[in-house]
Amino acid sequence: MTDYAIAGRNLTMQFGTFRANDDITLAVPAGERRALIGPNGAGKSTLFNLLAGQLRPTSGTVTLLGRDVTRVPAHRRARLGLARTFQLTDLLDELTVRENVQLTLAAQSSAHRVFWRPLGSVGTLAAEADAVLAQWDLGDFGDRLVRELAYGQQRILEIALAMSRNPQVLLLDEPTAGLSPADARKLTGLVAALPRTITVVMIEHDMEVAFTLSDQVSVLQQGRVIAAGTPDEVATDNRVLEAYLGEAADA
Ligand SMILES: Nc1ncnc2c1ncn2[C@@H]1O[C@H](COP(=O)(O)OP(=O)(O)OP(=O)(O)O)[C@@H](O)[C@H]1O
Repeated sequence: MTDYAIAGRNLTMQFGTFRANDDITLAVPAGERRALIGPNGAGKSTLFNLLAGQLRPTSGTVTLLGRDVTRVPAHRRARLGLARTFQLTDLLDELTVRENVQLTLAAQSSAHRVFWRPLGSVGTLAAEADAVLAQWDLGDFGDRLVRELAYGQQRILEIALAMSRNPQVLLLDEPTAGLSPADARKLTGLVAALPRTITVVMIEHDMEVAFTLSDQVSVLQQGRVIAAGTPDEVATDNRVLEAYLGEAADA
């Protein structure tokens, strides 16, 4: 049997009478890169919120590393190995870049702390934070306030923070949205270089980025998965072309 890192099965999310997700099944094997694409309003963010635990499904289940987490809140899923980024950055603007990393590392070590082992000292955390920043090419920006960073650097920092939690599954919500072509290329390269021990699921509007980064693509439309396959298969799938042409015609 395949080991799925994260899987949603028969997920339905009903908001009043509206079904934002309608019986969606999405099972991502360990190590895979999976892109979720689809027209605006297709239900991609809702599906992410169900996988990460920001929403509870009306029906259906979510498993993380083989464990049923449907009723497990987001912060506990994070401790079980799931990290996500948000469409709008989730950084603490008035703190420095290094302080943002230190806080994440401190939260991480307190989550795993055992009572006889003290929390790492501030100096150790600062050194660890600098190592994280160097790894993500942000080594020169440790003392800067987050709000002083360029938007592209903020998006990279967000992924660096998510990765500093040592996740096994990483959910990226539109990682290149709002970036210049140069920043989008840089970020695409960084995501492509993530170790294969990590499973990555991403919502991505830029087809080139989605197809470059993913092994498999799932296409959503009106709350359902209408196609799934390799980038080549999906790019030539008539239902997908119709979904996107339909959106262009409606615009
Ligand atoms: N909390 C909510 N209450 C009511 N309707 C909602 C709620 N959240 C999402 N929806 C609706 O569900 C549908 C799917 O939204 P969702 O944000 O999941 O789509 P999406 O594919 O991520 O779209 P986009 O690409 O524009 O971000 C939309 O019509 C949206 O208005």
